[in-house]
Amino acid sequence: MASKPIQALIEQLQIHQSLPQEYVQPQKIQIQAAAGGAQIPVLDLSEFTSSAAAGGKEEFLRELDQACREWGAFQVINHGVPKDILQGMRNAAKHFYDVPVEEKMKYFVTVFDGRPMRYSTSFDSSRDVILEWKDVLRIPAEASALEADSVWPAKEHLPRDAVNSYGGRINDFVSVLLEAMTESLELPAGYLNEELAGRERILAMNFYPPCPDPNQAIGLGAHSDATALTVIVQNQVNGLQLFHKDHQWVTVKMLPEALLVNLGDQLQIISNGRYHSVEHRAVVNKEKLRISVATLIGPAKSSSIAPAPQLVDKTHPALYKPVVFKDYLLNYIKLGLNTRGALQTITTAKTEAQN
Ligand SMILES: O=C(O)CCC(=O)C(=O)O
Ligand SMILES: [Fe+2]
Repeated sequence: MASKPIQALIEQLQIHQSLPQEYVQPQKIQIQAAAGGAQIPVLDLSEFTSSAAAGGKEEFLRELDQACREWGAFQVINHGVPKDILQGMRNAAKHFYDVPVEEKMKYFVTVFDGRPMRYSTSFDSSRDVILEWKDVLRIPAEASALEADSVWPAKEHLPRDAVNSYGGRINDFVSVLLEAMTESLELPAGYLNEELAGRERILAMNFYPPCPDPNQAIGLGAHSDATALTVIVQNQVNGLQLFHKDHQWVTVKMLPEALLVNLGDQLQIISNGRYHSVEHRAVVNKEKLRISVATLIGPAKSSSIAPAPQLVDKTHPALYKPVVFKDYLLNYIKLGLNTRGALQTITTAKTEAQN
């Protein structure tokens, strides 16, 4: 149980030399034991979008397909989101972090009750027995001037234009990417964008302050995202690790202006397991504040999600039962991190027999 942000804790500790006991992870999770060499695929989106790139489009789709099958994640360059908009978002997140903790306490919540704005710590600090070394601000990814007053922090605490510009451009990027994935899955044009019509878009600004003992604490425990896909930018400090079946935990070396894309559970369901959601976690370090900004993109809450009929046949039976996204989310939150429990609750008897 945590009653305050880590930021408040480290200010109180002043000389924070030892890690408080409630942040010490069990040894078995081997926090820093990440494989060195492997690197996740880097895709050049201009090969898909530019008509000048003759032959590039087929190659792009092949690489995209491979990345989604093998890793469930990739970095994208030439993604069309201008550098100053990326930097504006990074600055906006840092701006919020730099607001004195006492001023931010009015936003701080410990319960997980579905409210649109959540400034909190750990995953579910009302239940977590071992806490994560992380504070997070979660808000809707875009908001009109009218809405913003009730679902975003005050203007002086979070620069609104920067967040809205970023939210809009990432949404455009996602539309293009979903169209590319629709092609790589050989689905009818527009399929994934229609499945994600009226999509839920949450911006999670994750703050991982320097940690006195990064070998014993974790920033964010292993999980796959419940949503369809997640787009991440960070402040030049690495810490995200992805799980790959051959290489185990791989630390992502983020290219400075790239966008990182993680596939979430809903794409695993829609693609009937052709693509898979990626298990990932965030480690911390002793020297530097790490900020990551994740845009979590899911179907509309009321959408029913199921394997695309075009990807189901005799040799590929449906691996998942249809599920309303809202119900999936509730179950995911109930089960907590470090499980693949939510996906398991909707697997069909066929999947279980295969495993
Ligand atoms: O900090 C990161 O890079 C990962 C964030 C993340 O996985 C999430 O917000 O779901
Ligand atoms: Fe995540």
